[in-house]
Amino acid sequence: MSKDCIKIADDYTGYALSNFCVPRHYEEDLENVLIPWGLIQDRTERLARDIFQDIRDEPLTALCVLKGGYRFYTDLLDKLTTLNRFHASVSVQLHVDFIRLKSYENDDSTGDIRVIGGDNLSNLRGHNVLVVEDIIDTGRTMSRLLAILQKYEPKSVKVASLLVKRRPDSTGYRPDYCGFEVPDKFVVGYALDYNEYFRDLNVSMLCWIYYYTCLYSFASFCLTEIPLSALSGFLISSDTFNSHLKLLLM
Ligand SMILES: O=P(O)(O)OC[C@H]1O[C@H](OP(=O)(O)OP(=O)(O)O)[C@H](O)[C@@H]1O
Ligand code: HPA
Repeated sequence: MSKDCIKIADDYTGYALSNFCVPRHYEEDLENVLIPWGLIQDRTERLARDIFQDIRDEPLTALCVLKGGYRFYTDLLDKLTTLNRFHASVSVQLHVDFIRLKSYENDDSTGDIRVIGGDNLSNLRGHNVLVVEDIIDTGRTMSRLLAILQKYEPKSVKVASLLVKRRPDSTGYRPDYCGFEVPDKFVVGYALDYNEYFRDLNVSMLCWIYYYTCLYSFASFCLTEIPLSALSGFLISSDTFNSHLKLLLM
């Protein structure tokens, strides 16, 4: 990694939810605020400056990794365009591109990293590419994506990730630009999701993932292993069970 990132210690508990405006539909599901929105903005501003200074006068293609990367991407690009407006002597022409990858189910990497949409990657040939990602967790997604990108012969590839997780089984991949290094806990908010929930939170929160994991395991066990007739006194149908589960998740 070319620059330091802000390290959040393992014993850091963050801020109590009661200090912030948390949407009512998520109040019961979250533990603490890990990184408030304002701090994300300030840190992103500095990352934009580092990127701007490193790339200096060359065009840059910013590749957003969807869906999780979209909030960091728009904020980072906003800050880069502001730098372009206020620096008369240096300017970085920006192109935008998107790729959609998927590998997580619940809070687990499936290890099966699939490109499920996005722009035609042959546009990247000969370009300086900045990959913009929300989180490097195990590091598998980024290693796979970088291998894919190399096939399109870009001029250079750098990676900016808002978060890097400290986890013992990481591939060891480190991005060129990193916002925060976070403890090995599941985080949501600021477009990071848990099964598509929580993307609509402004801040990055810790989530009671254990609670969800239990619910999900129990639900899939019931729905796949136990004949519905055996559950008739308990559940009316699998659909009812699913909607009940969904209500609990929301
Ligand atoms: O380092 P890794 O362990 O591979 O995990 C990181 C990846 O996981 C998430 O994507 P996800 O598959 O959940 O898709 P999403 O961006 O649509 O949420 C995240 O956005 C990263 O792309
Ligand atoms: O901690 C996480 N939160 C949300 N999405 C993720 N994808 C990988 N790790 C995470």
